[in-house]
Amino acid sequence: MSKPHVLAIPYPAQGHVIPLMELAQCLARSGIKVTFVNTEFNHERIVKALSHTGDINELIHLASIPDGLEPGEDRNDLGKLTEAMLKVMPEKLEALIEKINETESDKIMCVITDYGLGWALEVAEKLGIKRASFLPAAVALLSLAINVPKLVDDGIIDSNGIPLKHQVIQLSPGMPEMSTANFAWTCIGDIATQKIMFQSIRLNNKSAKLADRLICNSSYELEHEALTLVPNCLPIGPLLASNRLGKSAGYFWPEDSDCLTWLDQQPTNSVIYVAFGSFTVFDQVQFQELALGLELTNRPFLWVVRQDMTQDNIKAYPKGFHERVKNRGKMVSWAPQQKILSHPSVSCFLSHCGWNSTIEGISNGVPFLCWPYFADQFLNQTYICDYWGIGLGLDKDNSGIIRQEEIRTKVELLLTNKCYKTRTMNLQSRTMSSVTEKGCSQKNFKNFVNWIKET
Ligand SMILES: O=c1ccn([C@@H]2O[C@H](COP(=O)(O)OP(=O)(O)O[C@H]3O[C@H](CO)[C@@H](O)[C@H](O)[C@H]3O)[C@@H](O)[C@H]2O)c(=O)[nH]1
Repeated sequence: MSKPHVLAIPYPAQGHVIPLMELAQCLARSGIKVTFVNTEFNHERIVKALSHTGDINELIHLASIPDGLEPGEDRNDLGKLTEAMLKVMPEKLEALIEKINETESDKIMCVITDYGLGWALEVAEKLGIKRASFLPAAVALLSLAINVPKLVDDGIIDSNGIPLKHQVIQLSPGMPEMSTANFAWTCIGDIATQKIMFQSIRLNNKSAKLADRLICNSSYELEHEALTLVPNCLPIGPLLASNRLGKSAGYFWPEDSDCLTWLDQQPTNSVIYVAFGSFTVFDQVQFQELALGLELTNRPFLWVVRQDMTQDNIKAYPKGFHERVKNRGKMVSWAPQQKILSHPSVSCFLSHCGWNSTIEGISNGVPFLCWPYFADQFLNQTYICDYWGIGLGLDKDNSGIIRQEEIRTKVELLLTNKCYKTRTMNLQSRTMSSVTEKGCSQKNFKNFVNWIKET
């Protein structure tokens, strides 16, 4: 008998592709064949980056469809990308599934889609295929999104998602506080983009009703309250390559693995790991201030400076910086982050608080310095600093810049006050218990696999 065949489709962003690819690898290990559909643009990048690390898995087939944008158009303009995708991708996905399903024995029997691509659930429903939605972000974010109609009714936001006044809300007494100024959709781009993203959230909430299963990359240990508010959302996380002793895949950039050798040479618990995910962009003043701040800490640091991380892609390091830090600072363009965070030399994580970085840090017991950039990252910072107490935020000065002295002060505070490390390690051990044989996430995953295999 042929293996069950599912199609998985991520939102075309790095922080969405990696965890869905991790899920695909777990499914493949459970004997399920996966056709993994990226946009053509990302497919090319992933295949190029993969040529450095080898194949993924014989049960994972990489496919692609266009995203509706022309070559050279700005794919970091999320409003534009979201609109283009909605116009073009549903039809292309339908055609791809129909083509695969022309075969007698290898038909797609389940579609797993990113929560942010609700239209893929509509395509699957139209074709009579069972369907699951995958949330790669915090469940707290989902519970906020689901509460949008109530937020409008209560006069907290208008029908375009714009907050009517500045205030702090709590969705239930045990939930983290949320500032209206930091709602995910109010922290993305200009007003036009914010409106598009907000409407997209409403559309996705509607399509989510078509999902037979809703799974997420979280755990009861991390988000008990939020999961109580969304009881149909089943956590299967943290999804990490180390859980299955395998390699992660789906990277847009080739990784620089030399930095692991460099880490081997650093003292235990000494290195500040600095990485801001795949979207964050710095202006020159902030970029320089960060460099000087790292220098000022007088500690070893490993800093991921993506090719496209500064405006105009010009990285103007402070004069003499490389020379002064050459014995204790390393800059790389893309790092094997999961491996780095598990390295004993790493002491703390200066992070933009993307959800993947958040759970990767926790899973390795690494405390945080939080430097959120956009979207859900402010909410994740609240979890880290105020809810779990495993990190500190960095404050901006009056001109909106995080200064070098602030970086030094917070690094010192985080590393000398041992309670941050202790709390992170406690949360680590609780969180990792969920993916042990008897853990809740593991049970949910097994049930999910059984559900896929049911005909
Ligand atoms: O040098 C690097 C830097 C990052 N990563 C990996 O890239 C992923 C980054 O994901 P995340 O930390 O979530 O950041 P973003 O790429 O910014 O992710 C987007 O998607 C997330 C999930 O929805 C959101 O929480 C973020 O706000 C959004 O920006 C993680 O798995 C990292 O391990 C590397 O492997 N090497």
